[in-house]
Amino acid sequence: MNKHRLVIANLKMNGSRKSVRAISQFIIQNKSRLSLVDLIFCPSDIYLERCIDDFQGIDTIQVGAQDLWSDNLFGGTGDTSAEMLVDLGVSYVIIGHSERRKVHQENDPLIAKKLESAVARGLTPILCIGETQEERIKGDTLKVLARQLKGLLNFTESVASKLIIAYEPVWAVGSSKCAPLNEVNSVIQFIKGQFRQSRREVNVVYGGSVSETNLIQLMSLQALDGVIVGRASLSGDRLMEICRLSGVEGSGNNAGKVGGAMMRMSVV
Ligand SMILES: O=C(CO)COP(=O)(O)O
Repeated sequence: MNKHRLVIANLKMNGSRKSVRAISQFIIQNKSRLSLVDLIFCPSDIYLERCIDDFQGIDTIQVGAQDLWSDNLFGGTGDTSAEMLVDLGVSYVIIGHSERRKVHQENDPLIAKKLESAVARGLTPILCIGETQEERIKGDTLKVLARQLKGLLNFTESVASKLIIAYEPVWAVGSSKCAPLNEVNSVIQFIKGQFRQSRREVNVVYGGSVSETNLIQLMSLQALDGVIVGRASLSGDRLMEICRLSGVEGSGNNAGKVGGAMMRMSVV
């Protein structure tokens, strides 16, 4: 049985009205490639409304925001609240991306507030977690991930079952290196294991230099629920090829192959 997968397109601070429209039109023309795949399209906030209108009525495509601001913090100049996103018809929101953690100094307590705000308004959070290269070399990957996940494990079963955890190793984002399969597999098992201890199931996707060329390999991980794509989502053609390959018969059927190659990571 083939597994249903998620493809999350994070366009980041890219595009123009014209180029984002070109991508959305390409997706619509090729929506038949979305078999066994749900696409969550996350453009900059200023293109959200147009994309929601474009994808209206296509149930395999949802629109997500790239961030929100938690309520009642100062006046909120320049920020967008969960209420505003819901008002537009947005269903998903990326929270805690490593670029925001780094550039905007977002820390775990602030990210926890954003998560609460999203969940309280019925948005599905896509929480990004991941280690830096330095932390990876020190063998601290699982310790870092456990810290970033702390607090989430208290979510009720119904909230946790909707939550999407995006494992994005910081060193793989925007680089030319996708994380090795055995590392991705170990991390997915670790994250899912953490939730299972409190009888919660959670969706885990991988992000960091995902492309048409490494997609099939990634999808051979049965436990992987999908991918989050940065640069490759800026071309409608590349994005839809990733979607097509994610739904290809046979992707996701090689679970045992990497099982034996589980890498050793220090567990907290
Ligand atoms: O940050 C990412 C997705 O959120 C990944 O970006 P790239 O696919 O460009 O490495």
